Amino acid sequence: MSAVDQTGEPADLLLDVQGLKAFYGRAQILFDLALQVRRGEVVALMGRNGAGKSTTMKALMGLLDGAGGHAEGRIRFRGEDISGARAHRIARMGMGYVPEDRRIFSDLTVMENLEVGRQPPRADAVHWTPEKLFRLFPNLGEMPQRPGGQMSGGEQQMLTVSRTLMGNPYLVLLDEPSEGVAPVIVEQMAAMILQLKQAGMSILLSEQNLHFAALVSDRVYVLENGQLRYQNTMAALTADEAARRAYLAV
Ligand SMILES: Nc1ncnc2c1ncn2[C@@H]1O[C@H](COP(=O)(O)OP(=O)(O)OP(=O)(O)O)[C@@H](O)[C@H]1O
Repeated sequence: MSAVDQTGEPADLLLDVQGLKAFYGRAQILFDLALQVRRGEVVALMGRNGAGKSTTMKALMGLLDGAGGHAEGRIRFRGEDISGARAHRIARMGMGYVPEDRRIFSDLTVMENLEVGRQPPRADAVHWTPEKLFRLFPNLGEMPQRPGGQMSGGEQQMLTVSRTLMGNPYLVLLDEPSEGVAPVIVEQMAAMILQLKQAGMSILLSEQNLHFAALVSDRVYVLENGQLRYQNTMAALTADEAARRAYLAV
């Protein structure tokens, strides 16, 4: 039996989502999703274009209201109910989010972009500094004064991840980290995620790239048309050709 905390939930349960629905206007996009992330886990949310991966992440982060949508259902983060909470409160509670579109500040330098993300250290969370991040991303360490707008797509992706880590999050939501970056950077991103996991970070990532997701993830949820179709360990999915064909067409 795992330990139980004061809320009656297993102490290692970081994120617990039950009955999550999401809507844009009157169109329902997500249907009763249930998913969990435990401390120290890397969990992949997979599915084709339009399956609802980004919408799930926005719903978790409290960002749907600002995007013309809304969410229903129960979301607990570190034992606290955050359903309906606003994004800034969720971020302050230690949920980090790296959106698909890599919003770095192009006029600010690498160092200045990192400073924008800085939050105070938190008990029980890894404490990140620019020096630690430059060890994780040596490329960035070579260009601390470079304006964000003069970096490659892969470098910008690393900077966005680093800026989020400067908030010392308990959990990082990474939306399609491998999308649109060169294969060599994809491998670097995978190595980076494995290092984050080793450092004790917990990560929920959305992915279409099974090769990438399989390199880094412990468990996987697969969405299709906003519904959860499959969940298992990543090892089980990669070993199960019928499931891969049925749910991912690979
Ligand atoms: N702002 C919006 N307004 C209306 N519909 C939207 C909006 N954003 C997304 N959708 C729709 O919601 C559905 C899920 O989109 P979502 O972006 O979550 O999928 P995804 O799995 O992340 O796909 P992708 O990999 O293409 O980002 C799609 O049908 C999409 O057209």
